[in-house]
Formats: sequence, structure tokens, C-alpha cells
Amino acid sequence: MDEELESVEEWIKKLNIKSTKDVQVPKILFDQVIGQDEAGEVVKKAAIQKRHVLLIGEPGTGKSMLAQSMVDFLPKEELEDILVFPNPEDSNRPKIKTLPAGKGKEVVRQYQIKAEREKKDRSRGVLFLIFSVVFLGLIISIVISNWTILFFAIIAAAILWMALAFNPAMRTERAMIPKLLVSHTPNDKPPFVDSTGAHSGALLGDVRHDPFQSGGLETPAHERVEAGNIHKAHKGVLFIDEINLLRPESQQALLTAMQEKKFPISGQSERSAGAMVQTEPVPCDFILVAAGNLDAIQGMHPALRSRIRGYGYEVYMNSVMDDTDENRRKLVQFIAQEVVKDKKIPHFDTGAIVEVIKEAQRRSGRKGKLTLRLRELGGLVRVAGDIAVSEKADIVTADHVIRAKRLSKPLEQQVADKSIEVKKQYKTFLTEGSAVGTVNGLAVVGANNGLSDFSGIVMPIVAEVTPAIQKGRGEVIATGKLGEIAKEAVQNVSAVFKKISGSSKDITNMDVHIQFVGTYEGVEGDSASVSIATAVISAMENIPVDQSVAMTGSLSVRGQVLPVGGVTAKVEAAIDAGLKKVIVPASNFGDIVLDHAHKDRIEIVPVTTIREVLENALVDCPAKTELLSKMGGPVAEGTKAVMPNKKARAGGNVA
Ligand SMILES: Nc1ncnc2c1ncn2[C@@H]1O[C@H](COP(=O)(O)OP(=O)(O)OP(=O)(O)O)[C@@H](O)[C@H]1O
Repeated sequence: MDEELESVEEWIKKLNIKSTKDVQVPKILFDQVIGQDEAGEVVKKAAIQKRHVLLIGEPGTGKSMLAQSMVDFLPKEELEDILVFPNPEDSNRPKIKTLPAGKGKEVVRQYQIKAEREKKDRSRGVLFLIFSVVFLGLIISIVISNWTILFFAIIAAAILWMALAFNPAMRTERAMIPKLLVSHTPNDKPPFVDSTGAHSGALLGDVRHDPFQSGGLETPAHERVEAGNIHKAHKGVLFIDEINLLRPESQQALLTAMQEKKFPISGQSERSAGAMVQTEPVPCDFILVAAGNLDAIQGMHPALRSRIRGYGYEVYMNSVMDDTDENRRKLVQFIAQEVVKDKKIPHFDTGAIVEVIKEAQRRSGRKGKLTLRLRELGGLVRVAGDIAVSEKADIVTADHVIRAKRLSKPLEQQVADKSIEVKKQYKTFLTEGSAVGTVNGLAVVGANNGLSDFSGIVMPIVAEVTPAIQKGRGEVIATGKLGEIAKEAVQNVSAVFKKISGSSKDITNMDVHIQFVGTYEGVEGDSASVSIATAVISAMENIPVDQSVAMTGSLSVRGQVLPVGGVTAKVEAAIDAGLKKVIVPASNFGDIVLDHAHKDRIEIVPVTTIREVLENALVDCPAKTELLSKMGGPVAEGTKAVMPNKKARAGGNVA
């Protein structure tokens, strides 16, 4: 951490609070969104101007919160109820009517009252007719003294009753009642409809199947019409996360709906009786807020994207914010919000707040930053709260948060822990002694699964140099399911070891084999290039590598060590594996924020060149001295300048 940055423990004292109970939670959702000031401004503007928005960013950074908060800024327009009526001329083309909010229910009620009245009148008429037939039969029977007439009259009355009661023509009053598709009360806020993951029927509306279809038992077409989310969002906001997962036809239909501001409802399943029905166009004047991560743009229908670009805004969400007083205060507000929202967990005391802020520093993965992956941080808050509840504590303390961090390890970390146990048991990697061509590399898992708190893992890399199969055409062969970037990294690293060993060895007559041991998940990225170079140089020069050392770092073709991601997780993995020293790129040194369980347990060596890596990783011997002197004498000037003092090296950057 930067010297000028105050420790969180010192900082919290100035805040003058005892717990998150003393923190005011803003009433408006918009003010609860933390760290997304630019996105917030754009979204507000879009709401006022009724523009569509594309929110791109990492998961759990507040996209849906921002979309939801837009309804508070939408211009006060009359909300509308939408009704669907039967069409006497064409029963498969129901009619659509809009009415001011609240009026829809009234109209339906009026139709229902009318239908009930008509039904009563009809029942009375039928009863009168039946009674008359029976009465007439009785009179005639008495007059002619023949009771058979009465018997026939009763039978005739029964047939008449059945014919009238079940005659579809007599049930028309029910069939005339309109259906309320979308309803509001006059004081309702504009609607916010989350249509994430909805299939096309739920998004665009549908007409249900009718098993009877005819013969008097069928349900009238208009009664089977169901509003889609685009219609429910009329005069409000329609939010679709992971928009790229929506089928292209649905995206096309969505685009039409946005252009026309109305969209007819028809049966979505071709084989259903609902497919015969199509309503008149149904109003759907909504603001679309589409969201997703960067990949979402690729999966978006180009015309839909262009519509948003042309009639709206595109925003990239922040995934970290600066570690400043103001932003720390916002995080305290966030914890208070999460506690209030959860309703079951107690408030956090200042010690617990400190731990959460430190975790936000750690998860940012960068020096002087705080993470904005707040859904995941909220998860930590809830787990800590649950631990406190299970222990009947009336406040969450630092101890609860520390235990929650251990409990809420991501799956990837749990798998990594298990695999380290196995690797250690079978000695897939060593933690002491020395070995030629063998390096403890470090990698992260989980980064591709959208997790912010990557999990580290020790990734042993071994190298062997053999005479070339084709003389004069030595090859570099790397195995371990390498991704594209990892393959390129191997090529780039070749330049470094060719240069270092080239003058003493005829590299064209050697095949260099590089193996990533036990990497069944595959290797992505170039953060192993420093480890590859060390393993190969050790193998070429026959100089053993200290096995208590782990390393990570990307390497330029000129031998400079460049920064990598997930450095905290990697250092933690080295500590958990029982290693003594970890070599990291100097530019990443400030990013390392170790938690309580890892504090002061390893020597962290920041480096800027491959020469320094070798200096720290290779076992002292005459061959090493010769190699280093060949590489350019003492440590370079720039390196000395960034090397932190001994104390920092031993403890790492502990928050
Ligand atoms: N910027 C933020 N400010 C405050 N709370 C946040 C923020 N971002 C996320 N959260 C918390 O995380 C929860 C989920 O956030 P939200 O659904 O808005 O994320 P998202 O970006 O839409 O994620 P996804 O793309 O995965 O759906 C919120 O309910 C809130 O508790």
C-alpha cells in the first residue's frame, strides 16, 4: 500500500461511529449505488430524455440497481392500462384498447356486472319457460285425464333446460368481458421489468393453447392472450441482462418493438392453437437497459446495438474505485445498506467494517483501489452476519468477518486447495531442496468464471534440453493444454533464453521441452513466462533452482519482468503450499494485500529483470556466478530504486 494511504484502522477512528447502525442509508435507490458516478449521471440523463442504455461491465457492479433507479427520474407521464377485447368480426384478431391507469379494472368490472345481469335474466327466462311447459302439461293432463302428457311435458322441459344451459350462443355475455393485460393504479411508479433470461413468450407476449378450440367449450381467443415483458414495461424500464443470450429472432423483434413502440401479441409455439391468433398492435413504449459483460457486445444483434448507439448511451461500469476517504465512507454505507436489506443480520462494529474494507482492497487486486464487485462483497457481509446470528451475537465483529472469509472461499479455491494437497502428497512439486529445470510457477483459477477474488495455485513447470531431432533445427516444444497467449508467451520467452545461453550453447542443435505439470484445466495468459525462462535456463546451464521459491511474472522479449494479474492470490497460494520466497514483478508489489491468515509468512521479492529472477531463484554455485556476470554484472540501477526495504520484503504489503 502507498505510504500516504492511511491504514484502515486509523481511518475508522476519525469516522466517529460505533457501528453501521450510526450510518444513514439513503432512501432513493439511485443514492445507494456506490462508485458508479459516471454511469449514474448517464443513466439519469437517459431516463429524463427517455433514451435506451447499454451497460457493460463485470458482474455484480450495480447494473441492475442503476437500471431500477431510472424509474425515479422518468418524466411524469400518464401510466396506461392495456385491455384486450374480443373481435366479433374476426375472433383470431382480438382488439386492443388503452385507458388511463386504474380505469382498466373499472371497465372490466362494468362488463362483469353486465354479464352477471344478463346471466341472471337468462336463467330467469329459462326457468319461466320450463315452468310453463310443465304447467301446461299438468293442465292438459288434468283436462283430458291422461298423465302421460305430464310425463312428456317433464321430459320436454328437461331437454329444453339442457339445450339452453349448454348452448354456446347463450354464453356470449362471458365471452364479451375484456381481459386486463397491463394494469396500474394512478399513483404507481413507472414499471421496472427485469426480463433477464426470459424466453421469447415471456418477453414478447404469447397466446395460450386451447385444447377444445371449437364446439362451445373453447376459451375465447382474447382470454388466452398474455402480455409480454415489453408490454408490462410500457412507459417504464425494460432491463435485460446478458442480452447476447437472447435469440437473434427475439433481438430482432425487440428492435421492432423499440422502433414502433407497439408490438402485436401472437402465439409463440407454431404447433399451438395460439399461433392462429394475433392481436392488434399492443403499446410498448419502454426504455431498454441492456446489460452484460464485454462479450455481450459480440453476441448482440448489430441492428439492436446500432439502435442503442443512435438513440441512447453506452456505458462501461467501473470495477474498482480509488481507495480514498470518501470511497471508504461509501463502503461503510454499503455495509449498512446490505445489513438493512438483509433484515436478519446484525449491524457491523468498527472492527468488522475495517475487515470488510481491507477485503475490498484485497479483491481489487490493485494498489490504492477498492473493488466494486459489490455483490460478492455483499456475500461476505451476509456470511459474517450469519455467523454472528448463529452465535447469538448482537453485533458483527472483526472475528466474524475473518471467519466468513475462510468460509466463503470460492469453489475454485476449494478445488485448488485439494489439488495442492494431492500434489504435495505425491511430490508433484517440492517446497525445499533444489532441482535442475524445475520451477514452482504460480497461476490463478476462477478469473475466467467471473470471480473477482481469484484463487491461486502452484503450477510446477519443468524443462528439459535434448539434442535436436533435426540437426540444426532445434525446436521449442511446450505441453500442458496451452491457450493462444500462453503459446505466444513460450515463443517470446525463447528469445530471452536463446540470448542468455546462445553464446555458450548452439541452440540450433537442441530441442527444448517445456511441461506444465498436472494442468488438466489448461494454461491461459502469459504470467508463467518468467517461470518458463527460469526452468529452461536452469536446464540449459545445468544450474539447480531453489525449490522453496515460487514465482510469477510476464517477460518481455528483452528480459524485462512485466506485471501480471491476481498477484495477491498467487502469493497466498505460495504461502499455503509452504514455500519460503516468492518472486513477483516490482510493478505488482504494491498490489499485494495479504489477509490475517497470510500476513508475514513469506519473503516477497519484487524484480524488474530476468537477471534478478535468476539471482534469487538459482542456487548459488560457480556456474550461476558465471551466468550472471555474462548477463551484465551487478543489479541494474532501476531495480535498486524500486526494491522496497528489507522489512517490506519480509512482510509483504499487509493492509
Ligand atoms: N455499485 C453498487 N452499489 C451498491 N450495491 C451494489 C453495487 N453493485 C452491486 N451491489 C450489490 O450487489 C447486488 C447485485 O447488484 P446488481 O444486480 O445491480 O449487479 P449487476 O451489475 O446487475 O450484476 P449482474 O450483471 O451479475 O446481474 C445489489 O443488490 C447490491 O446489493
